Amino acid sequence: MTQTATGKFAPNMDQAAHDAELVDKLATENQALRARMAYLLEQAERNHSIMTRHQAFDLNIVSAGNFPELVGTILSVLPVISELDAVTLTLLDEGADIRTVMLKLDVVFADFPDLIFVEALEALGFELAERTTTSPPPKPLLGMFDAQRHGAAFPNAPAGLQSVALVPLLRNKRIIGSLNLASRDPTRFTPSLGTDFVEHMASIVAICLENVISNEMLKYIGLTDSLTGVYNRRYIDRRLLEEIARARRQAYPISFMYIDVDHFKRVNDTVGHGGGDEVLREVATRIKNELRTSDALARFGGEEFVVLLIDAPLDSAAFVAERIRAGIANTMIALTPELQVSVTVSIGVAALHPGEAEGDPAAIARAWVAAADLRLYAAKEAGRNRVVSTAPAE
Ligand SMILES: Nc1nc2c(ncn2[C@@H]2O[C@H](COP(=O)(O)OP(=O)(O)OP(=O)(O)O)[C@@H](O)[C@H]2O)c(=O)[nH]1
Repeated sequence: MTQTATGKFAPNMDQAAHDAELVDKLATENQALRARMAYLLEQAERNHSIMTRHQAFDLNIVSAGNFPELVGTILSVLPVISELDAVTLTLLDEGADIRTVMLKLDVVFADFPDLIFVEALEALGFELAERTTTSPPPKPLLGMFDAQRHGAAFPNAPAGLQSVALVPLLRNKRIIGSLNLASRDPTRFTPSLGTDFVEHMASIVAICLENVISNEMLKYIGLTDSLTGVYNRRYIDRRLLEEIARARRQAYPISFMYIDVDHFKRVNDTVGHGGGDEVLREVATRIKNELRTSDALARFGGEEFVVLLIDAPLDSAAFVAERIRAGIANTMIALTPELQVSVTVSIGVAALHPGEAEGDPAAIARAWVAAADLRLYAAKEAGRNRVVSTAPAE
């Protein structure tokens, strides 16, 4: 403001312009701050929503009861909640133990095309050169997607992947696999990006995987015979009841075989207990060769095996039994190139046809198994190395 001739103060035009400019500037700044605030709010809301979804995911995988449930959740839920275009899981499985056990527990790997197994640590692609026991664990690998380098981690990669993160799955500094994330957004995973979030996610996935795999291994050990790898009596006892109920519902026949190695005491006496064990393993393999995947083979202890045949009437089961008998009797078992033993088996077969499975399943199972046992006894009595599929009085 400046003083006029009348002594009054009038606004100085320069000052007015300056003030107007300041107001404009402040208004623009204000607008920018509001926009920034709205953006930050939106980001905070988005992060909160991602965090909530991830917490739900964590709870989901922590409560997964078995291997298929866990892997299924990781592979189907993670891409959605993390807005990723591909998620795969690679597991280190030296000696194929995990695969063997899971197959035994009826896991269908075809259901999980994005579950990959590798036999060696190097196949995971992390920087492992010159590692010692005190080396820090490898860091996640983030960067541009390269079909040649990352093809193994993304066997079914959708078109247009641009960036990837291969995150090691670690348990007590041991690498058990890798969680592989990919996006069509080239800025999603860049080498300069912080990795805390993906590492945290991978650590939860790793704990869950280790727990579930250990549980499945225990389940497997509890249901299988350690000498031959076939099922044990506990498994068959449970399965018999399930199959009796299913056969009744679906009205199909099921059959049961009792298989006993003849004069096995003599085999042990001739080739020693270790040789006898080897014979039992080979007998189990030959029986298995004659069965369908839906059938179940178990060792009942000693030199006794049983087979549960699904959807098999008596005559078909007797036919399979005859093939098993011949497969064992006709080819000697080579324990070493110099030592071969001739082994035979006796088999009793009994069937349960639709209409015969009424009543208490446990009582039916007992009577059915006893019928097969009686026929086995008849086969032994009749001279061994034979199949009996009818009761002596029938
Ligand atoms: N090597 C080995 N032998 C076993 C095992 N379990 C039981 N046996 C032996 O299997 C033999 C079974 O003998 P027996 O029940 O008398 O029957 P068998 O000599 O097969 O005679 P039949 O059944 O009448 O033909 C015994 O010598 C047991 O010691 C095992 O896990 N490994």
